[in-house]
Amino acid sequence: MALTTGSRNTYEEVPDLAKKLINEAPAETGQRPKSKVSRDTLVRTHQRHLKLLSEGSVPIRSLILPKPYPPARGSIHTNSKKTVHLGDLQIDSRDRDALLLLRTITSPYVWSSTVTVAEDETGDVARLTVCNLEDNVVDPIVTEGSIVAIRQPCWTRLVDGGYHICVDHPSDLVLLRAEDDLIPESWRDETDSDQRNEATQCKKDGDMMFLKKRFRKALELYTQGLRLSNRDSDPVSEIDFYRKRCGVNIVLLRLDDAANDLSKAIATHARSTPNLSSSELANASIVEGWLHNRSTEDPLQISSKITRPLKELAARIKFDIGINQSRPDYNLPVISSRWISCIKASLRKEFFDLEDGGYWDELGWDLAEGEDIPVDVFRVEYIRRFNCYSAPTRSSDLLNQPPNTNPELRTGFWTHASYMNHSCLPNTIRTFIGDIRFLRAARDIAAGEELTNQYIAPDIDITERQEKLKTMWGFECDCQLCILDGSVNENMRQERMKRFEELKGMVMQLGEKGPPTITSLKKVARALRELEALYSPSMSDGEEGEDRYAALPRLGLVHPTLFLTEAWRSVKNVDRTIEYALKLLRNFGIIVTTEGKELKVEHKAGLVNVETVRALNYLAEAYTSRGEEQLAKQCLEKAKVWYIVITGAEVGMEQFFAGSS
Ligand SMILES: C[S@@+](CC[C@H](N)C(=O)[O-])C[C@H]1O[C@@H](n2cnc3c(N)ncnc32)[C@H](O)[C@@H]1O
Repeated sequence: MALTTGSRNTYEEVPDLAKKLINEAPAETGQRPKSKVSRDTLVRTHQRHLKLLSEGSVPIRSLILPKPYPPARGSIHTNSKKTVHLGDLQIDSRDRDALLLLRTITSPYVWSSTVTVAEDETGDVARLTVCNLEDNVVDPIVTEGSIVAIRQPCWTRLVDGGYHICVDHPSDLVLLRAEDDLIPESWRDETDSDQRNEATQCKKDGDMMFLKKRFRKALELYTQGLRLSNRDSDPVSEIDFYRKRCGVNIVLLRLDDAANDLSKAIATHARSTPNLSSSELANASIVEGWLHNRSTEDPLQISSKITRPLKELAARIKFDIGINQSRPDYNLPVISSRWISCIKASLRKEFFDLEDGGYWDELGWDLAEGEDIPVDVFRVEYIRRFNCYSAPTRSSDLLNQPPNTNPELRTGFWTHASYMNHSCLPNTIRTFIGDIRFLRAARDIAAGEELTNQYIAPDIDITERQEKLKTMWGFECDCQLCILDGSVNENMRQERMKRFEELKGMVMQLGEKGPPTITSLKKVARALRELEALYSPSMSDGEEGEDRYAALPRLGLVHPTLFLTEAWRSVKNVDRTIEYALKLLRNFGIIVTTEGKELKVEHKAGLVNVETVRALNYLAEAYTSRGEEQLAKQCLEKAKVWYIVITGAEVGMEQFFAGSS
């Protein structure tokens, strides 16, 4: 029942290689690196990598992912109490209070992370790797000559030898501005000489950078210009810089920063305009609050009282914030018109409330009143692993292609749905149309019953099934089926798997030989009966005569039954097709019987899926050719209901069932 090879289910990607490497690492924690690489060698190697990258090769040595640790908290100016140098650092040993100041001496290359070479104040050098920075080559954040403050620094090992300073949490790296008090005296002169002293020059250079799509550099120049305009008390220039910076922040999808800049531009404009200076527009936080609320009303009369460029930016920000809302309005053109990669503050809480496998409880801290939730990359990764869903673009694609193949999968978060627990026998089914997720009842659900979902299709073998759930989500399933499969004695479990594998081999061999012969089908049917016997009441450790699988799926029987149903259908044996389609449904835990012209479907804990819809469709077809129209009609009606359950909508239903009615 697992996905066929070729389609990637990101739910099944377990990033445990890193764990393995950590465990294999020599016990060096707390020591200093034994060897030191010279400045020349480091720079030369870096330049060679830059050249190789520009030629399209990938020369980069791989990182070893570290043991998870949370980001440093608070401001570097108040919380980082100890300035350290490269020579003070140890391997894999982090001091929360330590701060390392480095100046980069090369341009970076940006691959899966940003890599550069940097020196400390004493002239010691190191390879510096910054992960998760959303950096890019055209507009790098850490350019040559940047001065950065690194929190909780330490040496970490590279896969093929050597050490580097690796920053995992972007917030553990702070790009220092030229005037920052933390910058050492010896670096200050050079930094100051690089200063532009005219706001107009900053504007010109910033605009130039903007045109070259070097947005971060433009941001830096506009910030510098803003400082100069503040110093010169020039409100017109100030408004201009806030407006320009707001524009760049929109491009960089930093909507909160954009809203902050625009509210300051509007407030500065209002304060310097006589009839607005005492209005609410002169209060930046009121304007900012209005930009963030999702109402289209305009109580501040922005549309009539401020200049056109500011008005347009306001409309743009309100629109962008509006479509990034937590409660979707299913406005597809709007949703698809833009892709927002940032986690907006209001969504952040919702995101970080999700299950993280106990990571934050173990390593995090209680947030102080008003303290922002830190973006901890390890926690984000745990949340991704425990809450992400792999989804086909449209669930109906599952039915629109040959049986037993799967469409390409993509991955996403649906935060509310993430609160659902798994059951191998779920009472709901999730389906997708694009990024809209539907949840439909797979059977009658009693009031108060917990809604469950199937995270992955259950493996036939209970041991493998539980192992997968344990490794990927950290729990053991205790659904009815897992309890039953798990209670069967070990010899029987192994015997079932052995027979299943033999049968599978037989079926695969047959498949390779072209259309099956009746003799070969009878042989498979015989082998299936033997496997079926292993699920009989006497073999399932039930009370005397009790059929413990009566209303439950018998997963080991599903594949061969499906094969025989389709094979009998292909040789146009109507009676056998009916027999095996009914068996297939039964092996999914759905008991379908007939009483005269009446079709009875008993379904308490069975699995509704693509194959059960197909089985009903085959039944309808077979009953039609036997002239049993009433039964065919009832099969088709049920199949149509389940079609909607497993695809989310009626779209494509008519085509799918065309020819069966
Ligand atoms: C997507 S979350 C589900 C919601 C989660 N229970 C919560 O309260 O936020 C996945 C996590 O829920 C827990 N979980 C899901 N299904 C479970 C089940 N059948 N039995 C026990 N724990 C389960 C596991 O800890 C798993 O990693």
